[in-house]
Amino acid sequence: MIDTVNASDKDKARFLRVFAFIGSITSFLMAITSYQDGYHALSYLLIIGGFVFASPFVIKNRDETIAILMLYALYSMMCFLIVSGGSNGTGPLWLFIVSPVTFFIRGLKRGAFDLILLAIIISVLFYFTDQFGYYSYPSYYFPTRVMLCFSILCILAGFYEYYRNKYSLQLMEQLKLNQKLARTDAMTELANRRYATECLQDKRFGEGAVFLLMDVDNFKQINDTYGHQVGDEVLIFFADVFKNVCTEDDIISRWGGEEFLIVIPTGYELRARKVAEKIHKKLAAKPFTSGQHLFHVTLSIGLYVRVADESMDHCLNIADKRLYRAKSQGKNQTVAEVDLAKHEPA
Ligand SMILES: Nc1nc2c(ncn2[C@@H]2O[C@H](COP(=O)(O)OP(=O)(O)OP(=O)(O)O)[C@@H](O)[C@H]2O)c(=O)[nH]1
Repeated sequence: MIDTVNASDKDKARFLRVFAFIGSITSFLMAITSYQDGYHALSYLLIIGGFVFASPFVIKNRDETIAILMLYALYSMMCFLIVSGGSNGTGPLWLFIVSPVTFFIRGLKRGAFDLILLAIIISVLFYFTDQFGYYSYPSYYFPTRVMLCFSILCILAGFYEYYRNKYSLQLMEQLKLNQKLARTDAMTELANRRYATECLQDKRFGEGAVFLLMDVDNFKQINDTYGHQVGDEVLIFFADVFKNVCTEDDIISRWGGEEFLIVIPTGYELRARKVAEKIHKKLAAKPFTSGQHLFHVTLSIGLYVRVADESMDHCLNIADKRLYRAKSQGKNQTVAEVDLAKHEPA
């Protein structure tokens, strides 16, 4: 059946492209300015980084791998910026973009692990840069403050990711529940009429799909004799019988009141006829029970096989006429044949 809930992968792919676009443009622009400022090694690294960031626009369907590749390219650039100081000592400032990107790509746990590892590496690099004079920061205050701000930002981004995760999961659950409630008949837990109609738009239910329109026999009498509560239980009993004889591919729905509709996809006409037979047989073999009540229930079925691109209304109309004939011919039976006297289409 159709699922409209899971869109998070699409959102991630969109974010990846935005990140790739900004990353590649920024890297190429910075490469030009670095080259002009005489930082040749930095500019070459930025060009390589720019190409890595641009990769999602060239390589398709490998978003997960590319995202990780881009993240580690970003980390490598950060390490180089720390050691070299970047342009006029501003390189370490780029560290502040790392934590939100990391959590978005890697999630909370793996993101936290990556960031701790990166923080250790960066601290060591700051220390060695200073010791071996690769780049001389104005004072040790600068690296210390950068690391402090970086750590605080990582913690805040971690909290943000934690709550974002928690509430988006709750939202998804709620959305799924709402979707289920909107699609399901609360009593029988079958698809409701609206959802069944929606599913029927699927091309699997085109030419050759089989409509089984069913109506419980003498239901008013059941209600009058045993009460509405037992009547409801009888409807649930029917729903269980249908679930038992159908497959996941079929639409089983409560069409309204004591009427049900099963639609079997194209290519399974023989199985559809057997399904109708099985329903009658099961009902004959297994009585309905509730408390001390025990009695047999039956239903009548109008069966119609969809021809070419006939409208759904047309198919239901003919199935309904056949159901009516099943009722008038004595109930507890399936009518699947053309009524020649009424010039009904085949
Ligand atoms: N308990 C219960 N009864 C319902 C529900 N929906 C419809 N009904 C009852 O179903 C009965 C249908 O009665 P009729 O249309 O006369 O049909 P019938 O008695 O089954 O007669 P035939 O169709 O000719 O076999 C009515 O009494 C409705 O009140 C429901 O959700 N629960």
